[in-house]
Amino acid sequence: MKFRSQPLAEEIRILAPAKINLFLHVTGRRPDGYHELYSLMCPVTLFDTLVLRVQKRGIQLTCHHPGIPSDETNLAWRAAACFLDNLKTREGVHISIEKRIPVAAGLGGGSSDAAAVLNALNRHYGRPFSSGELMEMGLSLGADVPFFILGRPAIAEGVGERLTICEGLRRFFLVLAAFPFGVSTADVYKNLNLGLTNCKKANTSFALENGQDFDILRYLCNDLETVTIRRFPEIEATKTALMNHGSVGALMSGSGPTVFGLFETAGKRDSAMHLLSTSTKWTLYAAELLVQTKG
Ligand SMILES: C[C@](O)(CO)[C@H](O)COP(=O)(O)OP(=O)(O)OC[C@H]1O[C@@H](n2ccc(N)nc2=O)[C@H](O)[C@@H]1O
Ligand SMILES: Nc1ncnc2c1ncn2[C@@H]1O[C@H](COP(=O)(O)OP(=O)(O)OP(=O)(O)O)[C@@H](O)[C@H]1O
Repeated sequence: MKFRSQPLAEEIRILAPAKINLFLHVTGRRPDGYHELYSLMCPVTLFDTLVLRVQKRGIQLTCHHPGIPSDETNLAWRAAACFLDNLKTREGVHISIEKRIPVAAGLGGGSSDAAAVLNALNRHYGRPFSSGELMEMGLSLGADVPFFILGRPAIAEGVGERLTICEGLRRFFLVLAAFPFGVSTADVYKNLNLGLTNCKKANTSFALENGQDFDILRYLCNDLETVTIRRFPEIEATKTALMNHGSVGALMSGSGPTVFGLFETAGKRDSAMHLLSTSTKWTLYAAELLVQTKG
C-alpha cells in the first residue's frame, strides 16, 4: 500500500465527541445476537482529548482514568492496531487519552476514541483509505464507531453501520446527567424484550429528503429505556426533574444510564444546571448538539 507519512515526532491532537441517541428503535434481532436499529444519533460538545505521536515501532497508550484499560483491549489501541495492520506498516503510535466522557454511560466514549484514532491516522498517512474502508475497520471494533467516523448527525440503521446524514436538526442546548456507575451495553440488549417496546417509529424520510427543519421533540423515544429503567428507576425521576426545570424534552441516551435534557437556550440550560446541581447525586454536564448551522 502506498502512503505518505509525516515526520515521526509530529504531535496530533484530536477532540473526540460524545454522542446521544435522540431516538432509538430496536426493530429486530439478528441470528448472531446483534440488534437491528433505527436511531438518530448526534455528536455533542463533551469531548475526550487524544494526543497521538507516530513512532518507529509498537503501540503504547496512557490513560489515567480508573476503569479504562491502558493495554491492547483499549478501543483506541485496537483502532490503531487495525489501521496499521491494514496499512502494512511496521510503524507504531503512542496514544494518550484524557478522558472526560463518562464511561459505560451510553455516550459512546470508547467508540469515539477509536474513530478519532482511525480518522487521525488516515489524515497523517495522506488518506490511503476511503471513508467506506475506514468505516469497515470501525465496524469491526464496535457498532457505534462508523457513526463517529462520519462525525455528523445521522440516522443509523442495520446494527449502526448504515448511516444517512440528517441535515435539518435544530441546535439544542443540553444537560447530560451521568450516573456514578455504568451499565454493560451487551447486558441491556440481552435483557431487551422486543414485545415490551412500544416506541412509535419516527417517519423521518420526508424531512431528510427535503433537508427540512426537523421537529425532534415529537420523536424522542428509546426502546432500551425499558431495560435500564427497571434496574435504575432514578432515570425516570431525573427525566422528570429536567422537565420540571425548563427542559423541552428528556430521554436516556443509548443503553444508558445517562439522561439528557434538551433546552432552547443556553440561559435556560444554565439555570437548570444551577438548580439541579444542589439536589441530585448525578454528575451534570453542560453541552450542546454538534449540528451544522445553516447560512
Ligand atoms: C446502544 C448504542 O450505543 C446505540 O447507539 C449501540 O447500539 C451500541 O454500540 P456499541 O457499544 O458500539 O456496541 P458494540 O461494542 O458493537 O457491542 C456491544 C454489545 O451490544 C450488543 N449490540 C450492540 C449493537 C447492536 N446494534 N446490537 C447489539 O445487540 C451486542 O451484544 C454486543 O456484544
Ligand atoms: N478508550 C476507551 N474509552 C472508554 N471505554 C473504553 C475504552 N476502551 C475500552 N473501553 C471499555 O469499553 C467499555 C464501554 O465503554 P464506553 O464508555 O464506550 O461505553 P458506552 O458509552 O456505554 O458505549 P455505547 O454507548 O457505545 O454502548 C468500558 O467497560 C471500558 O472499560
